[in-house]
Parts: sequence; structure tokens; C-alpha cells
Amino acid sequence: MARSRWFVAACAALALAGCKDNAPEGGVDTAAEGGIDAARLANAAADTANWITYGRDYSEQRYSPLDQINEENVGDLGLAWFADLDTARGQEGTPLVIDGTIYITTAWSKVKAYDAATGAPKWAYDPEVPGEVAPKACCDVVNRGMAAWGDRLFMGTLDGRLVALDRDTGKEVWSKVTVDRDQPYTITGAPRVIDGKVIIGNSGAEFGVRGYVSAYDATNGEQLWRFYTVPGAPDETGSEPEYLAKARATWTGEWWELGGGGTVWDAMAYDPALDLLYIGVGNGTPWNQAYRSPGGGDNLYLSSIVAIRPDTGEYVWHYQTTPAETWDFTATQHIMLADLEIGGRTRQVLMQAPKNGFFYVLDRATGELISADNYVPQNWTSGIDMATGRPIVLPEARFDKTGQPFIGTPGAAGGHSWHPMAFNPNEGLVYIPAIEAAFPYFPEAGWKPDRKRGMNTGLDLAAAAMPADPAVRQAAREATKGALIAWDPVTQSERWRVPHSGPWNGGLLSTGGGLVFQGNAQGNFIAYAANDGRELWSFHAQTGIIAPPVTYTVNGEQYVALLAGYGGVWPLSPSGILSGQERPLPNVSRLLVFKLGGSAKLPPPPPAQDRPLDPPPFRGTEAQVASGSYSFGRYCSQCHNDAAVGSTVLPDLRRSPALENRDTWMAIVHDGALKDNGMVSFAPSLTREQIEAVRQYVIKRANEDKALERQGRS
Ligand SMILES: O=C(O)c1cc(C(=O)O)c2c(n1)C(=O)C(=O)c1cc(C(=O)O)[nH]c1-2
Ligand SMILES: [Ca+2]
Repeated sequence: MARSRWFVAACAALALAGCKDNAPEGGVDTAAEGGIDAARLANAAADTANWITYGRDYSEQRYSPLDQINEENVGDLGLAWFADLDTARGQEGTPLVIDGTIYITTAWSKVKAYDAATGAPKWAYDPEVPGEVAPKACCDVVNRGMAAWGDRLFMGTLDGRLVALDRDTGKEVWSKVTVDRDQPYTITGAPRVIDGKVIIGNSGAEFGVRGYVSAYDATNGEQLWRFYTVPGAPDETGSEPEYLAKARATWTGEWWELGGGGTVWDAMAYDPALDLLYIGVGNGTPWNQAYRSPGGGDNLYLSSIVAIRPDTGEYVWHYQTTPAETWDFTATQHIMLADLEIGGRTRQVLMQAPKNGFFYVLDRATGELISADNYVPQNWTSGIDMATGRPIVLPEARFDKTGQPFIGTPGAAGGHSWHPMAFNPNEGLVYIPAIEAAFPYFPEAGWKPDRKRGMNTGLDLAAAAMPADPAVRQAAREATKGALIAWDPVTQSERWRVPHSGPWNGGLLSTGGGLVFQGNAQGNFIAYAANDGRELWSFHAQTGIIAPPVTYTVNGEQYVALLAGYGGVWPLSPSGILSGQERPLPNVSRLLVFKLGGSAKLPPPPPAQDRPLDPPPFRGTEAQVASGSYSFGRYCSQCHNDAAVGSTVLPDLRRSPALENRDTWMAIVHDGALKDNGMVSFAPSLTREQIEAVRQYVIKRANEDKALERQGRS
């Protein structure tokens, strides 16, 4: 096939020496006139009016040169318009803005389009994800965004579809199921489009799946290639590509039974000149390596950054951040590309601040480790051995080997999660929405997987539950924080930081106006000075913010937009007392759009509707509490919080009216009365006796917390 129109255009636009013809024989060429094509995507960084791909451009820098809103005038920023959303779950999406229209994805994989200047709704799309899919999602029913190509938009749905929508009408053009629906796969991450190929990963490594990314033809949804991140069952040995055969030698036991993990659930980036697609690979299943790969081994390509050819899915290089990972240390975090002056020469680098707490700078052509240093405190490692590129792991951290509990820092939430970072080329800084939170890893002796319900971690999540002890709780609160960190990737050092009272804050935007924007758990959307972190402006959004902002122009006027709506893993799974919120904020999901002089007002916040903590008296037995506590940790705490100390996004079971009545509880937990809301039946995994024991456990927990509340010591 001759060089296609778009490709010549992209090369000309980029003036890239390395730009070469790599279109496959009979490959796709779906660039539409006036739509998004390769040239437009390659030029996205300079296209300040728009935000046409997840990370703003293929390098995922989330830096916009726009400077109409700047350090001098940001105090005049005000709400231009807002739109209420029809879900009250975590909003993590990055909007796309294309030629005056803003497109968002919300929780439950819904899509909406609005006039980007006025907020007039244009269309809405609902893929009608069945509520029953929710428990397959480890970390809320979230969606992070879309990709654009031609006159279409592409998104993954929580139930594993890749959907193509007509950008003008929101009508579905095609839809493909990208996963085995009998397995606990979901999709939360945004696809990317390269050369008419839609690249999409998936999620599920807390439960038991085999990770991969796939490419689909944007024209018709035909699958073009699939790249597995971990080797499959032994019967695949003969047919597997070399990179998987190499990986096979780094595993032992029967890892394929639970899939091995290695999901590509968030980060991707693309270098058009090198023609390399970078994917971030997640943790293993189960977390505890003693059960996953009992003889040890690096378990490639878990926790790795892998470079692949977007045309063919061919492996090029990899860098494993955490060999033999056992702490849920994903390397799925934001992958950002930049050209930096290091050691007197310009290096083409790839940067990542994955969960394990190291900030990595790699050569993105070769995967060579240039430097790494910790951006948050760590207690699992004493640093990186630069000769091998491997972390030096402290023996006590390997709970899988010692069989002893380990309180790890960073923990399973990571030093940084999916919340996007941002770059400022003028300051030479990467801004990191960092997390400082430990996790109690208690290995479970004699652990057995459950393929039907609940997480498969190989840990005893009940043994590590937060006790009703005010001193322990206070210590945990003090140790659980967040920060906006301005990181110099050349010197691997922190230039400044803004401390946050809680760990779970919003993704970032950096602008040519010398600003860094971030929302936080307290519900404040704040503009900081890019050079020293001074707070310059703030807006209260009535709900916690986790999503990253974007910026764009319409008719020459600059706007800043973001989704508000607290959720994601933190409000669902860790104890609700570790939110860092001064007062619990409800989920009020909205799209908020700001401009200079904007004067729109939000309606008054909804009244606090917390039911009082007023449980029935505890009349259960100690045996019930022991059984119920174990089941709660394994099956319930994923969504209803550690030790049942709820937050504001999902029902706080300590306050549930169903606690009063055994039959009501059974109708919900055993019979699945609320399955359409996501609360499925747990009968496949738990007997009626065990379900009743969970009720008794929650009643006991609620009474303990009520007693503390009375003493004013919760
Ligand atoms: O292993 C996986 O497949 C997987 C998927 C996801 C996801 O899709 O949201 C998360 C995680 N892991 C994870 O470890 C994690 O901390 C996490 C946080 C969030 C979130 O949206 O708040 N998702 C996920
Ligand atoms: Ca995970």
C-alpha cells in the first residue's frame, strides 16, 4: 500500500526525520475529511482550541500553551456553565473538545455532548451497562474517557465493549465485545487511536484475568491484533510469540488458572517518530506471589512498561518496574513523553510515577533506565540498583516469602494512581497528584481462590481491618495524606509541594498561563502558580474532585472544564475515616466549565442526608463475628469499605435499615434484590449462615463505632 494521504500530512506537519512509512499491506485508511486524522492527532499539542485525545496529545503531557487565563487574572475565573449528570458515582473522565463541542464520559460508561461555550446539550449515549457488572470492577464503575478518529468517538464500556459513536449524533456505529464475558473483565480506561486503529486494554487483575491490549479497525470494529502481557496455559506454548516464550520462563506453578493478571487498565502513550506505542501493565493475580508463581520469578510482563508497534502489536522492548510484584504495584500509571536536557544532551524520555513510589525516566527509544528516585516515602525498597535497573527489595517486604504481615508504604493505592500528571516545559516540571498511604499486607495461610465472587488477592483482608481503637485510627489518619508534588525529572528532586489533608485528589492540568489546576477531596478546585505552588484561585464544587481538568477555546475565549463527583477506589475500599475530608461530602456529579468573568452559580448543596448511626443491639455470637468478619473482608470491603466504615459514595452498611431485619438482608445479599444497582447476589460464594454472620459482624461494628461516637472519639 502506498503512503496514505494522512501519513504524508502527518510527517510533513511534524517534520520528523524518523517518520517512515509503516502502513501495513492492505492496512486501514479511515481518515475522514474534516474529521480527526493522523495529521491532526500528530499536531494536537499546537491545537490550543481543542483537546482531541486523552492526554491532550500523543505525548500525554497535559500541558496547554493557552495563556489567556494566567497568574495575573485567574482571580477573575468564574463558572461559565455547568451540567448535572445522571449518575452519582466516581467521575474520572477527561473530556474531549473538538471544534466547539465538549464530549464527556461519566460513571457507568455514559457519554454526553454539549456546546462547549454555552453548555447547550447536544446528545447523550447510554450503553446500558447492566448493574450486575459492578462487582467485577475493583474500584468503582468509572470511565476515564474516549478517543476520536474521523467523525467518530470510541470508548470502552464497563462490560467490556468497545463502542464507536457518530460524533454528530451520538448514535452507535458499531460495538464489539472485547473480552470473555464469563471472566471478571471490565474496561475503565480510555482508548487511543493510531493510524485508524483503536487500541483498548481492560481491567480485572484483582479478580483473575489475563491482561492484554487489542487493536480494532476504526472503520468496522474488526480486531486487528492482540498483545497479551502474560503467558497463557501451557497448551499455547507452541504458538506463542517469542516475547511470551521469554516471559514463560519467569513464571512457575499454574498462574494461568487465574489468568496471571497484568491488565493494561489505564496508561498508553505514542511516539509518532519512533512509531512506538507504550503501554503500562498492571499487577499480578493473586497479589500474593506465593500463590501466583510459587517458585518465584520475575513474572514478566507484570508491572512493566512495554513498547510495541501499533501496526502489528509486535513487542519492541520492556522495562519492568517491580519484578515479582506482590503489592498490587501496577505500572499502569500515566506514561508521559518529553524531550529533556540530561547530562548535556537532549534525551527522548518516557516518564512514569507508578504505584511503587519511584519516578522513572527511561530512554523511550530503547527502554534504557536513565534515572529513578522515590517521589514518596518507601519502606519496601532501599533504592534502585542502576547496574541492573532493578529495585533493591527489603526482605521483610516480601510477605509472600516470610508469611508475616507487612505494612507497606506505598500501599496498594500506590504513591500515585490513575489521576493524570501534567508537564510544564517552561519550568521543566512534572506535577504529580501523589498519595501517601500505607497498606497492611497480611498473607493468608491456606488461601484458596474463588472464581465466582470477591477479590483474589491471597491476603486476609479481614485480619488487617482497622480496629475500633481511636489511637490506632488517629495514627492511621495522620499517616494518610496526599500532595501535589512539583518534580524535576532531570535532577530527580522535588521543587515544591502543596500538602493535602487526604490522599485522593484530582488529576492535573498545566497551562502556558503559568498555572497548575487541581481539584481535591475537600471539593475545592484550585489554581496554583506553576513555579512555586502559590494558591491563586479556588472554587468549591460541593463534592470531592478526582478527575483532571482540560482547557480549550471557543471563538478565541479560553475555558477550563472538569468533572466533579467523588469516587474511585479510595471512597469505596479503604476505611471511610481516611478520606481527609473535614466533613463527608456527597457525590454531586457535574460537568463544571469556567471562564474569566463567568458568573453562573451552583444551586445550594444538597442537605446532608446521613442516617444516624443507630444500629440494632448486637445479639450475635463470637463465631458469627469471626466468620462474618472474614467474609466481609473478602467479599464486601471492596465496595463497602474496610471494617464497614463507609464513606459517602456507596451505602454505609452500618447505617443500613436492612441491618434490622434478617429477611431483608437475605433478600439483598443472598437473593440479589438490588442487583440492578450493582449489589449482586453473593449466593454463589456464601451460604445463608455466612451471610447472616456478615450481618452480625456489621451490627457489631456499627455498635462499636456508635460507642466511640458517643465518647466523641471516632
Ligand atoms: O488490576 C486491575 O485490573 C485494576 C483496574 C483498575 C480499574 O480499572 O479501575 C484499578 C486497579 N487495578 C487498581 O489497582 C487501582 O488501584 C485502581 C484505582 C482505580 C480508580 O479508578 O480509582 N482503579 C483501579
Ligand atoms: Ca490492580
